[in-house]
Amino acid sequence: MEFDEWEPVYEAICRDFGYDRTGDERARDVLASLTDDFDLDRLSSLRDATVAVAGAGPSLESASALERARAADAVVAASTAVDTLAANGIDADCMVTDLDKNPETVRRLTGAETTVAVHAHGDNVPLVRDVVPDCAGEFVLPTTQAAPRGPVRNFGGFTDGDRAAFLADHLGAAELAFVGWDLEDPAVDSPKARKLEWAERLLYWLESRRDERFSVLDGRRDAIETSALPVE
Ligand SMILES: Nc1ncnc2c1ncn2[C@@H]1O[C@H](COP(=O)(O)OP(=O)(O)OP(=O)(O)O)[C@@H](O)[C@H]1O
Ligand SMILES: Nc1nc2c(c(=O)[nH]1)N=C(CO)CN2
Ligand SMILES: [Mg+2]
Repeated sequence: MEFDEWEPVYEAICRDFGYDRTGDERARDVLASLTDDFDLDRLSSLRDATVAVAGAGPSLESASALERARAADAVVAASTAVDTLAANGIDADCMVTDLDKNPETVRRLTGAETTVAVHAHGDNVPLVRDVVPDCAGEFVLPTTQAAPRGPVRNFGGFTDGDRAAFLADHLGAAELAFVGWDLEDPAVDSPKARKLEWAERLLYWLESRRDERFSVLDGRRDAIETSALPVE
């Protein structure tokens, strides 16, 4: 996705959460100073593939979710979803994270030649400075929600999970299979619930752009607030 298309949605997210764009831009520039261009051919396993997009909801531990992840051609996993999958013998092709939960996993995976898409934003600069220099650089795919600059890319998306879906889309996935998504999880606090609402909206947008039906949205489409989205 080009930034021009993403920018109005990003502005709506900033308004909703009170984020300062300059904070995201400063974070992007810190990440740019610590990283090099990432070769997207490293993620060629996603091209034309059925890609499981793993969220970190509690349902990821269920037998049916693990079975669907195992059956996919490739797996992109958000944040701690990568640990749950690994504990069940499933290696993700790519982890997507803003470093807020399991930075040790990020260090370990890049060291083991697995790609990690590391996202910088206005509220995680100390983590970026702390973790990224410890990683194997060729396996860090640096991302931002602000305008891309230097090696730092913007494929669209906001939370770790929906960014994983936008990344898979950018890389040419034929089909997205969502596992571990619990959009109405009663266990999450209110700021997290608001982030999940945005994740849901963004998946709705991606679904309409791809002309595909995402099972994670079944039964929910009518309730999604779409006024900030460029959809019909
Ligand atoms: N019930 C759920 N709880 C947590 N994450 C979920 C859930 N359902 C889906 N997800 C997806 O899995 C991802 C897990 O990532 P993580 O918990 O690190 O959140 P995050 O995007 O960094 O936001 P936060 O600032 O709340 O930590 C979320 O970004 C979200 O897209
Ligand atoms: N500025 C800012 N940006 C974000 C934040 C956040 O807490 N602050 N959380 C996110 C969830 O992955 C994604 N983007
Ligand atoms: Mg996170």
